[in-house]
Amino acid sequence: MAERKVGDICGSSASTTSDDHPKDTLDLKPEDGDPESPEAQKDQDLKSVLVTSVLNLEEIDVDLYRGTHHWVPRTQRLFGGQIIGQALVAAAKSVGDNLYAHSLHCYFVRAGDPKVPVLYQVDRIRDGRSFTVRSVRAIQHGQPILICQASFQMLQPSPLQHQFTMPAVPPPEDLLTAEELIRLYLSKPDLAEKYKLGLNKLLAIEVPIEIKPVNPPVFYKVTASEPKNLFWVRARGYIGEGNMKLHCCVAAYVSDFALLGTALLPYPGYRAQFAASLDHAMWFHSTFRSDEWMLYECESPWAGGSRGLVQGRLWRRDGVLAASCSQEGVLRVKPVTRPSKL
Ligand SMILES: CCCC(=O)SCCNC(=O)CCNC(=O)[C@H](O)C(C)(C)COP(=O)(O)OP(=O)(O)OC[C@H]1O[C@@H](n2cnc3c(N)ncnc32)[C@H](O)[C@@H]1OP(=O)(O)O
Repeated sequence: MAERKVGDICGSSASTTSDDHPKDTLDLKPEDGDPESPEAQKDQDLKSVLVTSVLNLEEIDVDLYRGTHHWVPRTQRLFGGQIIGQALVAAAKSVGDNLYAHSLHCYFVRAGDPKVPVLYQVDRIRDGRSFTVRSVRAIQHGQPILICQASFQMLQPSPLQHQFTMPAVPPPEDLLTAEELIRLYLSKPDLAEKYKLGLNKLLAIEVPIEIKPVNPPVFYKVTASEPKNLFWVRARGYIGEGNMKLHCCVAAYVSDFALLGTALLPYPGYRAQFAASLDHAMWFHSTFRSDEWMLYECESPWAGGSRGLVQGRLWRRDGVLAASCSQEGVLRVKPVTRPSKL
């Protein structure tokens, strides 16, 4: 099969070598296939969460859907990535199979309430010849918590194609997952009790994403660093090929995870008292598999006025730029008080 050209927008087959464009339906059921195959055995318990639960909306009426929650941050505000991913699923449901998500822009206008489901109301703004635009309001208690616009395009290859170069980093096989790092820290005999509680709480969180930090933090010896971060990410569980809209929705979910924290890296003397994403924009550049390791390159070019701007680039392992995102978040901090040495 011919290698796919870089620059195919998000939507055709999720494999990186394919010369056909399978019908891209948004059927969120796990791919049919051999349930006993090694791939399909991966994280069976979490496959149902991302593919058949978090991003599998219930249709209430035409252009009206309902989403449920799985993992909720300790802030007890709904995770922004979940609301973005579900909004993109809702938008994509009214878009033809020959159209592929290429961008979305969202504002988070109220905190999501984990005690009630989210309704997604889709407005069919325009169906153009090449581009189709949808507007989605995520609603709880009768009020919008997120407003999102998403745009879809027909495949329209072009001779104009370029991208930055992917950073040179160790492959994921040479790195530890966040959970393995926490267990390593917990294994230290001199670890203070107060740290053990926090680390065990982190271990107990069932985040449907696997993460391998490229530069793991030196535990509790936080030092100032540039506002840049790199980690390998992938959805837990098997999603399979041929469902590019779903991979875009999963990437939208993943893209909001640990992104805003990049802006805090130069300030180890402060901790966030209140941090929340204000907006989120994302662009899909090429086909990719969100259930395979991708490098997430994060940086924060600016912070000020109790806000931080962060940007991310998701790279395929073969060096192709899969997606880019930008986000501004509110960051209200207070000095970290350390026990005095006296
Ligand atoms: C890194 C996490 C990534 C995420 O997933 S966050 C989830 C997605 N994003 C969101 O949920 C944000 C949704 N949007 C909103 O909640 C509101 O638009 C937003 C950003 C709070 C602004 O609303 P406003 O009414 O203007 O808010 P506000 O300025 O009155 O502040 C509301 C909350 O901030 C807190 N706050 C205000 N001044 C503060 C200060 N000096 N130090 C610390 N905290 C402070 C205030 O307590 C309030 O918090 P809370 O809502 O009561 O929990």
